[in-house]
Amino acid sequence: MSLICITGTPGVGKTTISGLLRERGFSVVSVNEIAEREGLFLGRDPLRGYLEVDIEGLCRSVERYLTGKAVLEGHLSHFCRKCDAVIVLRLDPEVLRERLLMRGYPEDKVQENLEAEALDVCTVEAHEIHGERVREVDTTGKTPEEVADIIMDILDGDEGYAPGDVDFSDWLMG
Ligand SMILES: Nc1ncnc2c1ncn2[C@@H]1O[C@H](COP(=O)(O)OP(=O)(O)OP(=O)(O)O)[C@@H](O)[C@H]1O
Repeated sequence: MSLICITGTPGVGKTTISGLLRERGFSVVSVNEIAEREGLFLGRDPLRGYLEVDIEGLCRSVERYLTGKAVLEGHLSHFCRKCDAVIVLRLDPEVLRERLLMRGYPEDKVQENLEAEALDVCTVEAHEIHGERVREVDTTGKTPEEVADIIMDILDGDEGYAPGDVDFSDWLMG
């Protein structure tokens, strides 16, 4: 199995893009799907209230869900050490704000996610674990098909899209 982990802040398009990769022959599963099926939760986060996923346990069971060219998607997928490549999807925080508000997220949760996006949190976390295997794709203004094409190019050997090229830090000043 060759495992591509697709990560990024909630709302950037991981599920949408992974769906297109499934149509292009990848076997795809989400972190949440495995966690729910296997009951891989460590308990509730005391401050935020969400169920914390046992990502190490999840990573151990990933082969049971995936074969061949495989995609593990979810905003925690980059914590799995088995990723052969990590794609971090990025999105301009102002566009992300609209998407998260459309989902009905409360203002504080929206703000927290926008700050995480502007501060490159997923990229930094992924890079600490996977180094050169991490690539970043700015999806702003691109259709899902265009983003899927870029991922295919990266997997075919395109050496661009190094982490650090995407910079939304201006948003923090606004
Ligand atoms: N490139 C794109 N251009 C325009 N809209 C997009 C794009 N990618 C995703 N969307 C839209 O953005 C919304 C969020 O996408 P999606 O659910 O795939 O994000 P996600 O990163 O998987 O979120 P979560 O982590 O919460 O599961 C959806 O309504 C989707 O249709």
